[in-house]
Amino acid sequence: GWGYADHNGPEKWCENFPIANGPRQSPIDIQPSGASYDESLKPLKLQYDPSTSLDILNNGHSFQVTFADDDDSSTLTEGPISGKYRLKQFHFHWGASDDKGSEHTVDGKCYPAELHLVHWNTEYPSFGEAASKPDGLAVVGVFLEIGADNPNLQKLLDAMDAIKCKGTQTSFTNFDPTVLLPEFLDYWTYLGSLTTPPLLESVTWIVCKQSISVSLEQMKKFRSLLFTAEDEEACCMVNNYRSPQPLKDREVRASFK
Ligand SMILES: NS(=O)(=O)c1ccc2o/c(=N\O)[nH]c2c1
Ligand SMILES: [Zn+2]
Repeated sequence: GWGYADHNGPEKWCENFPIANGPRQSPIDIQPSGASYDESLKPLKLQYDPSTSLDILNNGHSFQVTFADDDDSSTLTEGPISGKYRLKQFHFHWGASDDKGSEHTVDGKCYPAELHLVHWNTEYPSFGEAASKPDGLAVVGVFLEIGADNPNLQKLLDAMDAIKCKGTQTSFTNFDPTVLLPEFLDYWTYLGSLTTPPLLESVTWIVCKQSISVSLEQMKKFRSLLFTAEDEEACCMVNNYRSPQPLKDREVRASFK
């Protein structure tokens, strides 16, 4: 299957997923000078119920926290979207060293990691259905920047020993992802895709301008996870990011001046 190694990584994905060269692929390099301020863009409205968090999982590509999405307890509304989107999961992408790891870049600047909060449009019956629609998904991206230890990441990091290998998971309840958001929710938004196979062009991207902090020690904990299962030769889960894709015929809007 696909991965991030030379033999199955982003440069090879087009062989099985030709949409990899499509018109609205993600991530992109965000150039703030090229973004147009849109005063009609509303503030993001994120309303999360911590009782919807279920478990934390190593899926062999990243680690993700999965949420119960059978009602409107945890939703994204307003912002650039119309209607209501339900939180399905959040996960991260990161590098082998602090000079890379994010998927989106800003004027070519890479961050050591990037958080993705994945939501699906309740116009559709499920995440799977929504993922194949042009307005099916909305992902909020948050950059992580090296700085002070972030206590709000600690619960995630403490769970990592239990999900070291691909296919392992453990209960992860009562977690409120709001604590992972930056203080101010200024954002850039554009139409894009999933950044991993199947690379479906169904995502309204909402990338926060303000980053959150992560310490060097906390980054080392991310890098202690494995891409591989218990019975395979260990391979550290690092560099699980796709690089920026051509903007093609798209505009990036800013919610702020
Ligand atoms: N990395 S990303 O674009 O946020 C993302 C979000 C949800 C996803 O579900 C996927 N397969 O079922 N890939 C994927 C990527
Ligand atoms: Zn992602």
